[in-house]
Amino acid sequence: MIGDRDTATALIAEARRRFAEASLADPATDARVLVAGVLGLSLSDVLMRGDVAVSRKEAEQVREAISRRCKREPVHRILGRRAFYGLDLQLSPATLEPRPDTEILVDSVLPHLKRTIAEKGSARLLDLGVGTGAIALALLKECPQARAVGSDISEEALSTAERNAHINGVAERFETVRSAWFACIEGRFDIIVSNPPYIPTGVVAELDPEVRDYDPLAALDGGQDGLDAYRALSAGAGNFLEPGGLVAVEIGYDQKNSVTALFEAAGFCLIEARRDYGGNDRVLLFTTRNCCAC
Ligand SMILES: C[S@@+](CC[C@H](N)C(=O)[O-])C[C@H]1O[C@@H](n2cnc3c(N)ncnc32)[C@H](O)[C@@H]1O
Repeated sequence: MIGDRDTATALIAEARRRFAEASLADPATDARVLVAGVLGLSLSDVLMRGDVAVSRKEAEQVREAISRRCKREPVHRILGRRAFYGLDLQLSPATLEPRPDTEILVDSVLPHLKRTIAEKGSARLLDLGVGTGAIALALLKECPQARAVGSDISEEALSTAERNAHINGVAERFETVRSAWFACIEGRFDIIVSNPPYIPTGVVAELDPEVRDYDPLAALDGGQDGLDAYRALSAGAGNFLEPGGLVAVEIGYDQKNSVTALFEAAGFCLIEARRDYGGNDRVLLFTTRNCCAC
């Protein structure tokens, strides 16, 4: 505090202390990101100008945000947005907060998308369970010759994805369709991507409160064994792929063998498997069997 005025640096110290008392896993990072976010400062602003006084109203807003985080609301839910693959994405109660691990799916698909564009001049992408639009919009941003359909069972998620497409300057190449997996999808695509719900129903209640209480259940619950969505995706994908097309899915840490078996039974073969930053299996890429060397 300067006199009776608060500063960003003092508020960060206060947040860090309260988060440590609340036994949060990473009090220092949460404090920096939350306070800077509420004050509209970058992290370098905080370093350079952290001792500048903030208004009473701003300090009140920061303290309200600190109290919400102490009740386990995630930092980016409180801020209402988060960065993903260089995009600025708004969140809504109907959308999963995109995870850094999902950027690995984008990284894995990108060379294939670029190759398709080099061969055909353009590419069509389908993102099933689009949520905020994270995967489809990141790929559209990287590849100006690509177009994408994003589908979801949730109308509210689709509105959020559309808003994010506008914010990130790719709206004219992005359309949405409300659909239970492939039920209302039309046409064929060069690449189908999906990060579907994959947590077994019985495990959802054991998740951290940040996930269980704030990510929508429809984005988490993958049915009794966590594999319901992969059954639908593997059964339907062949009818919506161009010859030689690609399916890329995010998976749970222990689902590589079971998801691969489902896709192989549907005529696909695994061409790539990627691990996440924690060393767990996280992304699988499949193509139709007659288009690869297995
Ligand atoms: C794990 S979230 C992924 C969101 C986003 N793609 C991402 O990676 O951040 C799964 C998404 O699938 C959607 N979903 C769940 N069941 C669905 C269904 N039967 N058909 C289509 N989408 C579904 C959820 O609403 C949610 O947006």
